[in-house]
Amino acid sequence: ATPQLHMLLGSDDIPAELALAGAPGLRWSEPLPNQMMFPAGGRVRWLRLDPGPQAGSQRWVTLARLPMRSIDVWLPQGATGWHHHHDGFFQPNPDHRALHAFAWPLDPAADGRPVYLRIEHGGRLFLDVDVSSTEGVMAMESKFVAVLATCLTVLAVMLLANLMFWLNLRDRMYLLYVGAMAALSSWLVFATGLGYLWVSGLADWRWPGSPSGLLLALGNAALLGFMHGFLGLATGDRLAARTIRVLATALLVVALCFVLPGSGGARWPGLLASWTFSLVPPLMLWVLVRQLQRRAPGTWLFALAWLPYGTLSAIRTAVTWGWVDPSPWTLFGAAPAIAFQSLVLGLAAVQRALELRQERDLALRLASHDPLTATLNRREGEARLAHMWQAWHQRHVPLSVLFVDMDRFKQVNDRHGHEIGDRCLRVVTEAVRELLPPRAVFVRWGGDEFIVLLPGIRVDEALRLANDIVSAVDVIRVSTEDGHVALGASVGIAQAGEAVDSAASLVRRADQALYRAKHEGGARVALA
Ligand SMILES: Nc1nc2c(ncn2[C@@H]2O[C@H](COP(=O)(O)OP(=O)(O)OP(=O)(O)O)[C@@H](O)[C@H]2O)c(=O)[nH]1
Repeated sequence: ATPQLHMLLGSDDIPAELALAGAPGLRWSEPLPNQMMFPAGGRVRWLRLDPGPQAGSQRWVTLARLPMRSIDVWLPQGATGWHHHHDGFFQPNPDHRALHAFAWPLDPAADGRPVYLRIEHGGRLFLDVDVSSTEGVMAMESKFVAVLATCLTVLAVMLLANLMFWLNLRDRMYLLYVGAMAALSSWLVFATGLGYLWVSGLADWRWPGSPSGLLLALGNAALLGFMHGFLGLATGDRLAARTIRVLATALLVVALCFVLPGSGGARWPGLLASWTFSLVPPLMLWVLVRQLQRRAPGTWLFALAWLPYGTLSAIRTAVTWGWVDPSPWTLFGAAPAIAFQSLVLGLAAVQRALELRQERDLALRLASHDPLTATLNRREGEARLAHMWQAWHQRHVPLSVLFVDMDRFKQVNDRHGHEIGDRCLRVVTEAVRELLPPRAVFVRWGGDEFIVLLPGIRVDEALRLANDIVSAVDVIRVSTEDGHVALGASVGIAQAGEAVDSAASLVRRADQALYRAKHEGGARVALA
């Protein structure tokens, strides 16, 4: 025989003893379906469950764990006794077999006697009462725990990965992601009852002071912050950016209400929270649609990640306002939805981190290199020179400087134009680069002037290299429409030594040597 559920008619509240004694005059409804919806209204319901005859194995009364203010259950013990359990809002009792539901053991010796339930609820309540064997409870429970554990593992892994990104890149976006996922996974732990088992004192926290509501508010505020950064709203869409900031601030105010002393008894904090939570899904959707229309990068990925969780949040809002019937999925679906969101957003954040790193490398390259010749620019050259000078000064690492300057380059420009001039500069730098030893640092000092820094190289080797450069440039012919352009270069060499007192004077000496080389007719090398 299947278990039968009846509801007490005609009275909202009766003393427990009266009901249990089967007081005359109590009217019970016709058998009810085991799954059904109770309307909202903050009422007390009395239910009677006839579990049917006991057969062999241990059986349990189960009740899906859905928000309710309190539940009392009287379990028959033996032929006449009763065992009374009381549970508060999301307050699991360690005696219960299950986390996803309340489960109370039925005494085989009380065969045939009914179970009485007293349920107090504020909002609409989806009731799912049943009788199950120990194996049935355990099978349901292990499935539930496996799903929850998998989801929490995914969240933990993505959280750690993004923490690493934040430590590496110091972009606030990653910290917001970490905060959002930490708050939402903690919320899951509380919303499924686990948290109250671990932190027993929190069970006494009542709405609006519920840790679960606080975590949900903080998690959503951080998620909005992540959205703001990830979609680049601040620079791309001012209106959306402002909307998201206002909404995130409202959520932080809600979070504050959850912990404000004295807000517990008032009605407004709960209403404020309901209103604010209701605004989150439609406003996020509005921003995503705007961003999709603008083809903002990353929007598709964000939309895909957020959609299951966003849909679930919207359904929960509809449940709050009584538009949709709640079901176990509106609560238990949150874990997979948040894990999915975490996984996709995490991958998106990884991709963004790789892009950022590429952009940073490019920016660093642009900041340190000359765009025309791809040699180091003067700023970077001066920094390298200072470093090498230090090495010479402290450890006597030899250092030679070649000052290379094109001969009569102005004429090339004047005769053939700047474009040909540019081409000549590129051809010359290519030719010089091929001659340089690996340790050499090649810098465009300015205009047609280049510097080659040669650390750890003897002066005779530097001299040989300078002569090679002059010879190599000498044979270069750049073809143009008006024939070939012949080029020439002169080199001045200076070496770090006792007579030189600074890096700047080392370069100055090389420049003076160069001046002599030019003065003697060019296409030659002069040593300082
Ligand atoms: N095409 C081109 N020309 C440049 C660039 N930078 C500087 N110049 C030119 O290089 C020339 C350098 O001229 P000067 O410093 O007078 O030297 P020079 O004509 O080579 O004469 P000497 O050095 O005395 O042999 C100038 O005409 C500049 O306009 C550049 O990036 N591209």
